[in-house]
Amino acid sequence: MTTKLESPVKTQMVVTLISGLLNRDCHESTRGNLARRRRVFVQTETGCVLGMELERGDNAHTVKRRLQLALSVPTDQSSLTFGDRILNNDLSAIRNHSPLLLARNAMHRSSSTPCLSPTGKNLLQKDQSDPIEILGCPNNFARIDELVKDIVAAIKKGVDPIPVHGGLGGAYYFRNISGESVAIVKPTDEEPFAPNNPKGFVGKALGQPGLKSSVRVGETGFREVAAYLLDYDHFANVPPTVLVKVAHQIFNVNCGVNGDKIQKKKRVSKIASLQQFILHDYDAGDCGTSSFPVAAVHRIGILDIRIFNTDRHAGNLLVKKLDGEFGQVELIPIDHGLCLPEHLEDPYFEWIHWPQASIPFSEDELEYIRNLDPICDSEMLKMELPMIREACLRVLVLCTIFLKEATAFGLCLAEIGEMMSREFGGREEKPSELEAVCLEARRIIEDLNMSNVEAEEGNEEFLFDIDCENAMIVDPSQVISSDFFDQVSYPTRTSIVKVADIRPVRPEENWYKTASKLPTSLKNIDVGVRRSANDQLPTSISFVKVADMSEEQWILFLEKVRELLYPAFGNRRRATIGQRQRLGSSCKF
Ligand SMILES: Nc1ncnc2c1ncn2[C@@H]1O[C@H](COP(=O)(O)OP(=O)(O)OP(=O)(O)O)[C@@H](O)[C@H]1O
Repeated sequence: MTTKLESPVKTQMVVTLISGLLNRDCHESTRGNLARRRRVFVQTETGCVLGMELERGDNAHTVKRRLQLALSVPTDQSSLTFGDRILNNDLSAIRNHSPLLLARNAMHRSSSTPCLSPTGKNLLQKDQSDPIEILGCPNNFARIDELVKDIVAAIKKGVDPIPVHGGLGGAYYFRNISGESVAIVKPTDEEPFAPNNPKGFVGKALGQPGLKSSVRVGETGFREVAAYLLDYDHFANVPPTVLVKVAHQIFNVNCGVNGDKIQKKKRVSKIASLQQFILHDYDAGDCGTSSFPVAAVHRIGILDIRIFNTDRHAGNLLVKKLDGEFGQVELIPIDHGLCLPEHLEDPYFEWIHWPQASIPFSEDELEYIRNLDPICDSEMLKMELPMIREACLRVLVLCTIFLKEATAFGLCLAEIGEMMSREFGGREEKPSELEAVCLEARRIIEDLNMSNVEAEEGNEEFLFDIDCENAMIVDPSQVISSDFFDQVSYPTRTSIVKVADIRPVRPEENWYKTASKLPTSLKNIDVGVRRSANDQLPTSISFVKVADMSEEQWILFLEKVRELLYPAFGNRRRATIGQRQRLGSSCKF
């Protein structure tokens, strides 16, 4: 295995980091020149996208005024947002090719108010820019840059994309000049429940909680890219993926928020994920799993744990038969739009009961895991995808630490997956073993009188507030009673974890304290939103918030989690041994 530092992606990150620093210096000295060159893509809640050049001296107000003229939308009651940030004035932090969202302010919105919707005539037809522009630095995606050029050449010759019929969201196969599918494009405003979903799943504006309460509508695209970027050395085989602004008449535009009428087709611009199309024979739901290589299952599982994948169902694993090797197959993981949730959820790991997941990790795999550095990963994602929310980064850091500690303890993939999955007892959803550890860690912090969970309550600017009128929020004080941890009845938990039993932290492993490098822009975030009355699909409870802690609390929290993990690992190991004994000696791997 290539070590992390030798990895091409890693090397690229280092280069990006250095050039980022250089650019920052450069930015200080020639702030005006750089500012003049920036191009941003503003998306309205209904999905309409407008590319615009930021001019010297532009601020949020001047940009909004220009948007009002261009889109004929009332922008005085709206906010310009970029990930977690509301852009009130200064735009100097906005990088070239950033996607911004123009959304109605929470206080001016109720479920009956229509979304911001452009009324400017022929606006969409006026966009004469390139059919596809990569968001972010195209040099970082040299491989996909060629692919984009092939697609653009094909579009110019009239080779149209083909809509994908499966799935809940809008997706399109884009082709090369020979008519072969080379990429799958998924517009962010055609996701399930997004305003322009072509399959009838509509009703929400961009930025509202979506199919999962922990993933907002319109935010699956950058998660697809994040999974690819985190897949160092192409370890798990995630196909190359980028975020693009793409214009074509094939895309769907619904009339009105209910999505009942479709406009006559015309060229529209969208923000979308673009992923290389991989020729395959079927997906993991269409065949037996016994031919799946142990290493492929392990590698995909390792990625799923790191990114807390809530959607690894069989359809999201493509299977390709390998030539000349009887029965041998390659696995290709796709569809990572529901990873990196803003709070812990119930993950979905199709592989959890496959025999391969119970086989111990190989030395190569363990080394890959040892080389993972969650702080580096989150810095890299912030650099490449500056719109990513801090809550997602915290979930990444927490899960990577969990993976590293669990494998150091000697747990296998199935055991790790089980510790992250929730038990369903009757109609009740119970926290997973990982969540129970996190809840206990938060209780300890509160006991230490360091918690400030309700700080800065009521900031109206946070977008989730939009839907909170009828939302059920799990109050941590209700679930984290002093004896909660002891009372949670897990079939697999055989002894009570006490803080006094905690193994001391190994001094050489204090690297995670560099978590203090994480930024402190974590205000106003309440990620514990439960389903609102009009949700169309059941959503799961949020037991553990990660984004409402101050930086100091977050570091202490990670420290406590890490300490509490070891007794929990012991319990899990005893449970596994108990299960194997019950199954008998015929069930060996
Ligand atoms: N990289 C790829 N290469 C080849 N085919 C792909 C690729 N990505 C997706 N597909 C195909 O497109 C279909 C839809 O893709 P995907 O599952 O990502 O979309 P979705 O709308 O998010 O689906 P779902 O609602 O099932 O989650 C897949 O079932 C698969 O057949």
